[in-house]
Amino acid sequence: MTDPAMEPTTAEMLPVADGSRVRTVVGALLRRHRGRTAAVVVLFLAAAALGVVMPACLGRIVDAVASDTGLSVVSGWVAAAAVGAVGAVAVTLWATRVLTGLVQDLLAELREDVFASAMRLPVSTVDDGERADLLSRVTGDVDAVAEAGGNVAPTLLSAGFAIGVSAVALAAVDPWLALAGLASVPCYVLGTRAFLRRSRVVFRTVRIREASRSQAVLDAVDGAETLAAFVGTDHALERVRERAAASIDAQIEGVRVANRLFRWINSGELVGLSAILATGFLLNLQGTITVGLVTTAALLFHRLFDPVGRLIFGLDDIQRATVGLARLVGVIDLAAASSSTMTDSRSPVGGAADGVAAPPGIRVRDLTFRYRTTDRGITQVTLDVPPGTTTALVGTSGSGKSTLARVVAGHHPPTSGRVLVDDTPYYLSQELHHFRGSIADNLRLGAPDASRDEMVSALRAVGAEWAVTALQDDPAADPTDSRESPVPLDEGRIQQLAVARAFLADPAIVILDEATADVGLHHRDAVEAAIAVLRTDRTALLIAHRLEQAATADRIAVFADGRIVQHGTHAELLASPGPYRESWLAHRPHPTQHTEPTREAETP
Ligand SMILES: Nc1ncnc2c1ncn2[C@@H]1O[C@H](COP(=O)(O)OP(=O)(O)OP(=O)(O)O)[C@@H](O)[C@H]1O
Repeated sequence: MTDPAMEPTTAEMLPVADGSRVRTVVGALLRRHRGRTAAVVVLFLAAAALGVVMPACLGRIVDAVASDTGLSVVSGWVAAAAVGAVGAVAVTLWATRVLTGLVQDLLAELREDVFASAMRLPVSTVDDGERADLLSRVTGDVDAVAEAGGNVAPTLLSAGFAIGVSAVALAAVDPWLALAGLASVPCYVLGTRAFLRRSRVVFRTVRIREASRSQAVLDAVDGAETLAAFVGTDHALERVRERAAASIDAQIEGVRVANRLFRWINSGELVGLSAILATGFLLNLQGTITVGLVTTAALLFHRLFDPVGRLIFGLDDIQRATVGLARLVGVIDLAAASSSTMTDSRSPVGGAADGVAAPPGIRVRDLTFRYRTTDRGITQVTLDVPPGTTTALVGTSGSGKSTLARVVAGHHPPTSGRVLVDDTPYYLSQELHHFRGSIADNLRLGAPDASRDEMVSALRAVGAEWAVTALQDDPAADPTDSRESPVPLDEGRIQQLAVARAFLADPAIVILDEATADVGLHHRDAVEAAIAVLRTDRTALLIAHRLEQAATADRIAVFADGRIVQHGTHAELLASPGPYRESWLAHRPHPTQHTEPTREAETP
């Protein structure tokens, strides 16, 4: 039944941690909760120990009855068996409760670590194919580990302890009987191996085909009217029939795989129990063991049936969780490695970088960066942006402006060379994004503690008076309220809010990556004015959308083919021959002509 199209395809691109590293991380997580981890171990051990009280008492009862001991002795053993059974249930429930709480906390910490690491990964580490891998890790793998940890761990841990304690108790009753029980092991091993070989693929196929059948049903129901009007419903029904049949096939195969395992397990139980009874019979004939003890041994062995089955069925989940964990730890380690590389290459100005105290602002030295996928980027860029000034980057599309901005912002670690900054740059990208929630929510992303007055002055500063009115009418300036913005937001307003957000964050360095590119002519002036306010008295790199905007900067760097080919003030560049002057003159507006939409970014 294997359908190659449905087999899992894993293009492993990001690193996967090895077993010992995963154990170290899990060990470190557990050490953070030493007390509870110890409590879980003690409680499960106690539950397993209480679990053997009943078989022990039943053996005593058999011996007491066989030797005609009085009723009071038998009643005593019955009472002890009952206490053991009730105690085992109560302590197991208690242990499971403590373990569930512990596992939930561990998972929450792991999830936070993984998300934080994924957010810290430099963009360059995650190219297109890898991005899908990263996404599947922070969703699918986290879910797999959570599922296994939350649901399966308590079952498996109790099964593990029950097996261990029962096996020890069996050996304590009589080592020969314990050895006889081992006759079941080959059946368990062979069955488990056969099961694991097939279970992953089969159960995954079951899930995929069930999802596909549900989708076909939903499509047919949702689109019933359209289907009836245009193509008739036969085709859709045929599709539902086909997918249902495929899903049933997969489920039947799943049941077969499980049944095969049951056959092996049952065979193991039969072989082991028969071996124990036969050995017990012989030992009893020799007079070395009582019937009661053989009964106890048989019951102890019988106690293993359920936990062994649970353990084998849970192995698939454990395997998935282990693989998931290895992939998650891979992301955490990659982020740690990347941030140490970044610290090496992007040092704060004033640090011991070249052994010389550097002035504040932005200093870029011999900076080369290559994208791994295209081998394109920027080459040997050197640039100084003195504090409190703006340098505009201009150049044709693909000349390297955004790449320089992203490396300075810390999104890409340099391939070689250095970026020296005296504060973490605030990166305002050209991508327009309005987050769900009120205007207050959107503004507080950059400054979570901002008061209403601070938000109002940031909005006023960037000329977003419309938002001030909305904010004052909006009780959502209260941080607990996250209703949608009460005013309609167009591209210009969204970008104005983004600039106000930057303003509230009050960074010393701003990087403005074509912040007006997508807002359209209608809103451009408002956004450009907001940006002009934002960069006042700040150190700014401005990827200029138009030469008129670039001309307002203190200095201008002209990019071509990944290099800076001209650098100077607007006046200096106009005075010297070169691409900037050519472009400016080529787009010089005719005296009678309105200035828009000239000198677009394809400059110079
Ligand atoms: N994510 C990426 N992966 C691979 N190559 C890239 C990537 N981004 C840009 N490049 C390449 O790097 C070079 C510089 O591109 P960059 O985006 O920095 O230019 P730009 O001047 O900002 O262009 P634009 O104005 O169109 O944004 C180009 O050759 C481009 O094809």
